[in-house]
Amino acid sequence: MALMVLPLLGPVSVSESLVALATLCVVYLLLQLQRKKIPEGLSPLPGPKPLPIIGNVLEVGNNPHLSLTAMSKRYGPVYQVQIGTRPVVVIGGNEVVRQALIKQGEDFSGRPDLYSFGFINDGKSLAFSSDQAGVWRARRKLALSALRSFATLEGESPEYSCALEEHISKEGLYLVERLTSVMKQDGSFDPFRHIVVSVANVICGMCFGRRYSHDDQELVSLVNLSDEFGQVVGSGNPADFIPFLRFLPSKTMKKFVDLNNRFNAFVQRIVHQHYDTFDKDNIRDITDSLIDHCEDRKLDENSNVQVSDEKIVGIVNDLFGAGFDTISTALSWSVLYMVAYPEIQEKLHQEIKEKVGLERTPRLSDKADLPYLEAFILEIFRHTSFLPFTIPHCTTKDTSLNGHFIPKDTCVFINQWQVNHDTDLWKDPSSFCPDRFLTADGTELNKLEGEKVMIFGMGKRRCIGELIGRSEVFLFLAILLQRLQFSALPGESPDMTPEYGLTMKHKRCQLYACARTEAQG
Ligand code: HEM
Repeated sequence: MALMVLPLLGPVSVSESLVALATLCVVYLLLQLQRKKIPEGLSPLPGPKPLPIIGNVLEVGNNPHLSLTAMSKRYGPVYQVQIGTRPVVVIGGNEVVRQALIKQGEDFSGRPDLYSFGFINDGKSLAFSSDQAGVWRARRKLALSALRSFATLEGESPEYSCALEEHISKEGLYLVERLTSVMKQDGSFDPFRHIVVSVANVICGMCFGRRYSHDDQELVSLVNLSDEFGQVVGSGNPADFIPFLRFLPSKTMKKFVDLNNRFNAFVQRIVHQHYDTFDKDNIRDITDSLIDHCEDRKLDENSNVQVSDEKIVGIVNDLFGAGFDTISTALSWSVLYMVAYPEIQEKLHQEIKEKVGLERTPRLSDKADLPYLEAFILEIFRHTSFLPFTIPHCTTKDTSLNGHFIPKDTCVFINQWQVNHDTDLWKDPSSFCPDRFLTADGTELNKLEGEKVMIFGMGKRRCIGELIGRSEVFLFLAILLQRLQFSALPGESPDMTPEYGLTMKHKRCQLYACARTEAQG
């Protein structure tokens, strides 16, 4: 974390530093005075002793998923660290995570009002804002129903089971074409650069009824900047926890704010075009259906919750943002693992060759016949744990967990990485082994094992795009594996070190792909 703090500090004068220091001392003393009394029968949370002002920032370091997992061995499955001046409860044990998010789901369903979250979707994000519970619930319900109806909408042509399958299938085939032509032209390709445009096109199709060319500079530059977004909103961003940092010049924060402004402007422009051409009798996409909803004012009749039009139509911003970065990261890691484990890549291709054949494009309904591919995807989710923490949570009232008192409005980190690497849950968790998700005879998926993987969160804040996410990862991979063979450039091996953020990505790299000559168009 010390290293994470440094880039945030620009040139600062002595007087500025003194003012900041004095302010911090006052804030620190006020916080100490505000500490709540612990009710009888409950104990305080264990955890490392914080230093004044910076708290446990140095121990948390640059890879909070690893350091906080290690701390859990010392302090137990639920404990407290202090990041800057703010106490944060860390929950990492499988049972305790379930207890907090499912059995006591309501108590842990809030979002903290973190500084960086205020820039996302103009502070009106469904996923990141600390909206009042009723408003968040109403928006979430609306978002879920919009996604569900568009994901299950009939495709244009009868060969597809639904519009979602049609979008993914077409984009998957474009991606194969694109990678083939980039290979011809450049001799290598950057996996994230191309995958992210294809995945963004699927969610653009659903949200905005349009797709973009792989050469569209606006879309390409916007979606390729998602690393910078994730680095700031990942659990433990110093400026969110050490208040004076936000008053100091920071290149990272400036880039983050610019990126959010560009993203909002991009979505706003499309939303305005939708308002201009809106026709109640021809709902074209999710944006139209949200506009329609505002017109009808049929939102959550039972709850009397007033949600502004802006917040309703703004849902599309969340869906678009969440809908491309997560899936592209999963796919890009998958390609890298195929390269790192060529024997696994071969086995995956053989399964598709035998069960689907090479003449027709794979479909979502092939899932049941491709248990090894399913097992591979689960192992990618588990082993990378590329969303190491959920989005930070916050307690909605005074509560307790494992006999420890947790006051209202406490920020909570849920360590998904720890659940996915827990030696009590997994045999040899550090090894990459898709077979762990197959039955003993290796012919079927072991669904119970699969349910232990935690990557979509759980309970009240569980990801609303899970079905779309799982479908896209499956179908894109099936299409890529059927038609292409991936490898490292001669003499190179892939660097599998993740870079910490909300979604952990691999370093940008160049890979090689060649057509499977036996696969037909
Ligand atoms: C592989 C793909 C995906 C993964 C791994 C993933 C994972 C997650 C996680 C971990 C959370 C936070 C849960 C929490 O805070 O407890 C989340 C929230 C969310 N996800 Fe996803 N996601 C994926 C795809 C998608 C897609 C495709 C969409 C939309 C089209 C989406 C929309 C959302 C939204 C709106 C939230 C916020 C929910 C809330 O705060 O109530 N996600 N996702």
